Amino acid sequence: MAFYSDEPLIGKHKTIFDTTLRDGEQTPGVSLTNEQKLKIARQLDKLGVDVLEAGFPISSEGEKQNVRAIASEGLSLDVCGLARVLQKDLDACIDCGVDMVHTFVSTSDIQRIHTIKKTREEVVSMAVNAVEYIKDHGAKCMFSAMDATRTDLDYLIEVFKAVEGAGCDIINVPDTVGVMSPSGMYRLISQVHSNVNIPIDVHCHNDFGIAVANSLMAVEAGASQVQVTVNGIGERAGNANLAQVVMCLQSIYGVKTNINTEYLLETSKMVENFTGIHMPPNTPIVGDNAFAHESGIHTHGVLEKADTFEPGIMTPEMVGHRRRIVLGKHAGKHAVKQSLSEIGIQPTEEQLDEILSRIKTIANRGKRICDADLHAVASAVLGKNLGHETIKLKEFSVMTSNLTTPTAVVRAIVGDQEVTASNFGVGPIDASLKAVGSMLNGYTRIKIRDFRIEAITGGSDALAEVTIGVEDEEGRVVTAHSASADIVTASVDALVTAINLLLEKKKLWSMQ
Ligand SMILES: CC(=O)SCCNC(=O)CCNC(=O)[C@H](O)C(C)(C)COP(=O)(O)OP(=O)(O)OC[C@H]1O[C@@H](n2cnc3c(N)ncnc32)[C@H](O)[C@@H]1OP(=O)(O)O
Ligand SMILES: CC(C)C(=O)C(=O)O
Ligand SMILES: [Mg+2]
Repeated sequence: MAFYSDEPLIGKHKTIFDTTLRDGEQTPGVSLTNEQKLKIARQLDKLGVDVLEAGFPISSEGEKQNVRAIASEGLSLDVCGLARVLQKDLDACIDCGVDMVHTFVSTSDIQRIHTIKKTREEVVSMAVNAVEYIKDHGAKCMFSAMDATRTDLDYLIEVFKAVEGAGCDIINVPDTVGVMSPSGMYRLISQVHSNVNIPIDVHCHNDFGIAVANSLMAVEAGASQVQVTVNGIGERAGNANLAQVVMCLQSIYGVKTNINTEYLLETSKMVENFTGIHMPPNTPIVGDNAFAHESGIHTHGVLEKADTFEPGIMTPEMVGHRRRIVLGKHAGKHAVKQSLSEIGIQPTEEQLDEILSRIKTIANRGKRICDADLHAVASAVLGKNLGHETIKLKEFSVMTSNLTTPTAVVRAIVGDQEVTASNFGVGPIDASLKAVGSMLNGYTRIKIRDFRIEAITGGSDALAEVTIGVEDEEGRVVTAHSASADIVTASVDALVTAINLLLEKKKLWSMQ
């Protein structure tokens, strides 16, 4: 395989230090429950990260209990706890039974003078004492010179040499306020590398959007470990993004890591769900559009050979994603033909041109084209109803008030049987969609992948359009939408349409 980087890094091994549960959780407004933290820790272990920073035990009793719980999970990765260079912080980490204590102190003048109010000499001595204390207690030790990138270089090297002398296992160079340039980072790490003989780790913040670039330059200059967070969450604009750092290292540089990249998307989704911080569709690697194509020229190329308009050195399968062909304003006939063949339709050239033209007309009104739209357009152009309705909705009702749990009942013909199902939820839409899902026993298991409500008109009587995506057990997604002045009706209609189409597609997929 060809790598688009300088030869010296090919085949080298680098380790990944994940701080989603510590710096990631410092994202303003984010707070993870102990159960969520444990789930993320297990997921990161499955993903293959080398070190997991589980938290900052001194910060609260709950945090301490959680770090202790993660440390006693028996995970393959090393569990690390964060501590200031204060004995109570170090003890809190050691009490949790972590494998590694990560201790830090400010070394830049601006932080030293205005926050901890210590002299340079006092900082060196506090750092050395902390490292010795950690080593005396039998844990691995990482030392961070906080705000390293704004620290006087000679003094920074003096601090690092002092902690190395005290038995520190690995030093971390944090770009705490994200001000470093990539070339500046290369020079800084080169200097540290030529003065210190223990491994170097980097921790880059994303204030200017270059945390990943800075991390990669640090690796080029000799860093052996990178600190990252899932989805790049963290203080202010966040930290270097795990998926991006790992895929750049592996695919562009040919560097080896222990990451099982096929779990990257799954991990990203878990952290999105637990934190409520959702990735924009154009997020590299894990975004919904990371491997999606709408433009006709691109889609034609990709259908012939994916590498024509994708990096090739990184495929959707490598990161647990899926390639998607999206129909819309920019689509061409190859894409439409392919999408129709997936629902068993082989149009003539004339029909194909007409279907494409109608799709563009709809898209030109600013509309997204769902799978259900293609189906409807093709039915109209071919002059026959192509869809088979496995579910024929007869009625639904939903009850909600400030005093009751929203509860819905649906009645439908499913296959050739009349079925009534009920369910409850956090609101009337949730209850209704769950009730529809309950009718499907024995047919398929679906997950709602995407759910959006947009008001088409204004006012409290606005017409609302609901777009919904349903995913089957194999991760295949079908989309539909519906509009109504009643948002529950629009939601149920969209879901039933999407499920009917998914069931049709599944019949065809099983014959292929
Ligand atoms: C760059 C980073 O991400 S560093 C990690 C930042 N993370 C967090 O702060 C999240 C968790 N933090 C907390 O729960 C609290 O801040 C605590 C428990 C750590 C401390 O709480 P408090 O005692 O109430 O102090 P507060 O947070 O207001 O101020 C920080 C104190 O730590 C001191 N401090 C900061 N860094 C260090 C350090 N590395 N070593 C020693 N002392 C330090 C400050 O000088 C200040 O001390 P002071 O109270 O004697 O003036
Ligand atoms: C604790 C340290 C490493 C940190 O998060 C930072 O400097 O940004
Ligand atoms: Mg940080």
